[in-house]
Amino acid sequence: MATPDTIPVAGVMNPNNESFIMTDTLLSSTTPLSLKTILSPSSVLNLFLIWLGYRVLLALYNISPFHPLYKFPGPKIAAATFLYEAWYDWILQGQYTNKIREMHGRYGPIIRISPHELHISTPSFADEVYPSSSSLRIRDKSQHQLNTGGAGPVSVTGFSTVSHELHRLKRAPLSKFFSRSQMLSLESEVTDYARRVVDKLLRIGSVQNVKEAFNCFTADVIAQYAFGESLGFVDQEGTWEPNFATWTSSFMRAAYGMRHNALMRRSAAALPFLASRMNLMGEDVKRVLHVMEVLVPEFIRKALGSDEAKDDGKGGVFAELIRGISENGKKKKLTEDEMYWLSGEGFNFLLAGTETTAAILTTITFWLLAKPTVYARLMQDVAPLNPDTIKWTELEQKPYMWAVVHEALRMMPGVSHRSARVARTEDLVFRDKSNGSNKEWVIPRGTPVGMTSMIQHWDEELFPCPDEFLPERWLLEDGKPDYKLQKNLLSFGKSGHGRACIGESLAYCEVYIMAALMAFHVVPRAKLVDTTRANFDYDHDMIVPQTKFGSISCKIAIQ
Ligand code: HEM
Repeated sequence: MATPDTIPVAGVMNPNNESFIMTDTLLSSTTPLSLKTILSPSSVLNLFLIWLGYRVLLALYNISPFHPLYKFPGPKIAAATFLYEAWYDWILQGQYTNKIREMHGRYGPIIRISPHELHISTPSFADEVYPSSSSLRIRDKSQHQLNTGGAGPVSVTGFSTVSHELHRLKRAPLSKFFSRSQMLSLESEVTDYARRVVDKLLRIGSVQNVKEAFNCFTADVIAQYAFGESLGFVDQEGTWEPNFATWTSSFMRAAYGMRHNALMRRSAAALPFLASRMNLMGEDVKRVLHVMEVLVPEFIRKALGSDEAKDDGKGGVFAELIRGISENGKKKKLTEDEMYWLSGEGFNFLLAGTETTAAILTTITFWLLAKPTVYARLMQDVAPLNPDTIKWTELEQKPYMWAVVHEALRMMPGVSHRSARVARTEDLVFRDKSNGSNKEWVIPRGTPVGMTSMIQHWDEELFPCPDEFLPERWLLEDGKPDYKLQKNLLSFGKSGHGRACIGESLAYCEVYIMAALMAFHVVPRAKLVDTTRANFDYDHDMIVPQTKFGSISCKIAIQ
């Protein structure tokens, strides 16, 4: 209890005006550790100096020979402090990939990009950084990288899990729903949505941004498949906006701030409260929070509750998943934690499966319109197919179609920034063979090592004239697809790696079907409006590739 000597809140009633006033007497009569003492300018300054001293000592240690990564090349400032990475990632907004590319030019194929992380630009080393899941080699993610995911249910998904083993446990029950055979059975539904999008594009006619149309398509397909209910974006009359991607762009913009600023991460946890009770957030953030905190959990609860929804086989992934989990032959009651995790996974499907696939489709549409020779060759390739009955499996057998899709995946990978892995149980050995050297580097176990699609896909030895959209580069002399070259793509992560994209087959199915329908029905009647390659040229990262104008966009007018 507070005694007169230790009154924690310094205030008394003023007998004249009955207001609550602070008194110096009370403030000064407290113990030596009163709030006033702690918050006095000199104490604050002292605390700050102690913190600064600690930071300076840490920076000195980071660049000293005592640090395990001391010998690796790179600018000392990047090795000394995370502020360097934060400056390019956060303050200059997604510019660290460009800086890393420049650093490779100066220091070689292996560089230290932060106090704890290395980056490699030699494509063949991707097999070491991201080994196939069948090799059973352990790869964790690094928490620093995952901090971009911020707070809320998304932060407990498999994607956002550091540990290799825990990730496998979280991914296993979901991955069977995204196998190629499963996607083949979903194909008719994908085609149905794609046809509705094409019909609507032709119906609207006037100038439209096809990226928004594709965002509606991909969000509705994944929602329908995952939850048994679409989000209704394609059915919006006469418009493609708003859609899920427009809502999430403010979230994406905050990603690097979250990575580098603990305060921002803490505040993100309070977002639902600020949005719903205090009305402090913009409409987009409110909507996306509504999807994450209300809509997706409702879908999951519905899947839990209603047996009818599940038995017709159309209840979606979560209904199936929950039906599959039983205890002693009875439906298992999910715990709050399990519900929270599944809500995160559901939201993540929308987040990961919308903008990425839409960006590939937008890129294909643009180049088909910008390069009539590419379009003519594609049409030659698919001419034997009947546009009314096209099939994904037929389309991917067409070499030029295959080449167009892979060239678009090269230039517009799903995630443009680095993705590091931590080999917890083994040292990795990197051999630098550049410029006639044959130097061996032993990377200590536990070190995050990253590679970047946007750097690998612009490797001039693998992809000469990388700025050009050249589907031909994907074909061998006999005109067949170059599957060996395909292994160098990091668009879905490294193929076969346990943490690569779970939705790869769904994405391929959507891309082949929609691209073919666009080529048959829309491209011949469309022309580009206010759209040039500058609307596609990579400038910086916001998780996904960004141009100097922001997101990629492609406006077309249809006659
Ligand atoms: C062309 C379209 C797509 C591209 C280029 C793409 C790309 C990627 C990449 C690069 C990763 C790995 C990120 C990392 O290294 O941490 C990833 C992970 C993931 N993607 Fe995709 N993605 C696409 C479509 C989809 C779709 C349609 C879904 C829908 C289910 C999806 C769901 C996921 C999930 C859940 C993960 C996390 C996997 C895990 O950590 O186990 N993606 N994606």
